[in-house]
Amino acid sequence: MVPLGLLGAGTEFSTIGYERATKSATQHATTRIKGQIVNKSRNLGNHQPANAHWIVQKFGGTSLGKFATTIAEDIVLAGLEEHRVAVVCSARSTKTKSEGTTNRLLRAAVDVLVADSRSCAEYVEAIRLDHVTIGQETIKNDSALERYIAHVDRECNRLLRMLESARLLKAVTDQTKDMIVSVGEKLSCLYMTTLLQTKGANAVCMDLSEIGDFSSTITLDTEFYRKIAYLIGAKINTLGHGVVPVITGFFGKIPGGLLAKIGRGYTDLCAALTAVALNARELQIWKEVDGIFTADPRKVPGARLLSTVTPAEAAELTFYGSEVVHPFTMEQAIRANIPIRIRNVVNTRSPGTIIYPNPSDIMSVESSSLFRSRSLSAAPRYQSQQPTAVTVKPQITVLNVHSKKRTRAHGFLASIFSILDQNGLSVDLISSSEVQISMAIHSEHALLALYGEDDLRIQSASLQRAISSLKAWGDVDLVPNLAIISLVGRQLRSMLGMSGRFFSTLGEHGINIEMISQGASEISIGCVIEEREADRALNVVHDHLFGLLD
Ligand SMILES: Nc1ncnc2c1ncn2[C@@H]1O[C@H](COP(=O)(O)OP(=O)(O)O)[C@@H](O)[C@H]1O
Ligand SMILES: N[C@@H](CC(=O)OP(=O)(O)O)C(=O)O
Repeated sequence: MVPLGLLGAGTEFSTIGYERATKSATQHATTRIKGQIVNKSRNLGNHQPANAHWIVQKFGGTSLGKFATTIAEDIVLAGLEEHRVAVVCSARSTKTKSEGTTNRLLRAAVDVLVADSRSCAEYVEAIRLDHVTIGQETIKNDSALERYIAHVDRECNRLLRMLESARLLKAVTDQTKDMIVSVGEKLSCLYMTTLLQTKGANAVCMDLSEIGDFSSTITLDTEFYRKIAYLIGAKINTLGHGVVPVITGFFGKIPGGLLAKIGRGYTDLCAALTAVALNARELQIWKEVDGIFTADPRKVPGARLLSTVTPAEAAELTFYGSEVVHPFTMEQAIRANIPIRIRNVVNTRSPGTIIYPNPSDIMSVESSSLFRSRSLSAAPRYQSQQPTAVTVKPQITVLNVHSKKRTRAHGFLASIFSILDQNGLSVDLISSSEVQISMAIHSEHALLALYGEDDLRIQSASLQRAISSLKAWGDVDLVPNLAIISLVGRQLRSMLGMSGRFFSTLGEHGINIEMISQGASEISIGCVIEEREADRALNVVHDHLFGLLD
């Protein structure tokens, strides 16, 4: 039996597999699924001119979980009418990301060391069932479905063996965790490839989990990313004309591990590297919102869609809570001058938001000058007198260290940061005085989301270790259940009085400011407030600083 274009499905992604696959997919489209959604009037890529431009379409886990058929028909097949299309998939989520395949895989990777192997097997079975069920519901071709299910079973058995080995070795390294997580994107791509094939596209599944050997690489610098993009391009170039690569958003093996070094949301970065590799006309990141809004549209009913934002604004928004695009994505696209467009899978007619490449965003980071002008007259003046967006990052804990000495001992700050670094804690906002330092830490990694007797979150081992080391430098206390609210906008620097209005709006509405940090970023102002006030704060700031000036 010939595999349906599942390039190397199972374990090897060989050229032979691809050639057979391509032939099979074409046969399939023309003979087996007559009368199905193979729209004869559609150009599914085979008749495109050789110089047709590429577009890269990236789909997140929840979109694939809920709207796979729409994605296949209305987005990928529609895209093929004018362009060559490369599809990049994240792991499927059923309803929310927390119920998604990646989270299940991560829970299995943790449980393998603490629980009996049964609970891991249950996670794997839930993942298997989810992929089999969606296949049974949407793949309307019996033999394609049969082969797809066989592939899913094989991948899940391999996953079980990986988990079993980790249990025996009593160790889950960053690389092991990566191998476990990579299964999510493989399954997702196997499914999308089969679905696209049954709808007439000549789709081929492409696994990037072992795209290169980077054992000699130390830093993830420009050269490293250039190499990955080159390898992705070389792999896609082996495909024939009219073939649609369906690419795993997981790519490896990254030194230090993809999850550890890039973090969740790595699929956006993979899509950007694919766009660079193909010199794509556009990188499309498909979501379940029309694009980037002035505030989270699910929390602020009056939020407005932004037609464009700069890469620096998009990165800042993502870092401070509006998870629109992984922050590393922008740099790759800017370097290759590729626009990123955020679009909506459930409203394909919306033009979305474009993040135009703006080389000055890279240049300002790489500038050799030590001095930046802070004067208003030297700063560019923008017509608009309102920020671009307001965003909230929940699950923040403030860690205060009060120095024991009246004056700071030499090396005080260096020691504090090295202790945090040793314990894998990073700081989102910081404020300091002569004898005290306050640091806002994102609790997702720092604290377990469990509640103790006093309704305080129980500290995780890494935070506990950090606190006991910090005690050598002073008295330490923690303030949990906080959030960071930030204004973002490239114009902020030239808006006289904007910080005053931001803080006074919060104060006038009875929202207490726990900590202020300003000045480090040119394009954002942020402060820490109580988490339970976060949604109200978002709305009052939006009403007062965005609404009135329209
Ligand atoms: N300023 C913003 N503009 C657009 N979406 C935002 C903003 N801030 C937060 N969000 C949230 O980001 C999410 C992005 O869309 P979604 O498709 O859910 O993401 P993903 O692809 O990661 O699953 C939405 O849930 C939306 O509510
Ligand atoms: N599946 C991975 C990678 C990813 O990029 O996800 P998403 O595109 O759904 O944000 C994760 O959940 O982190």
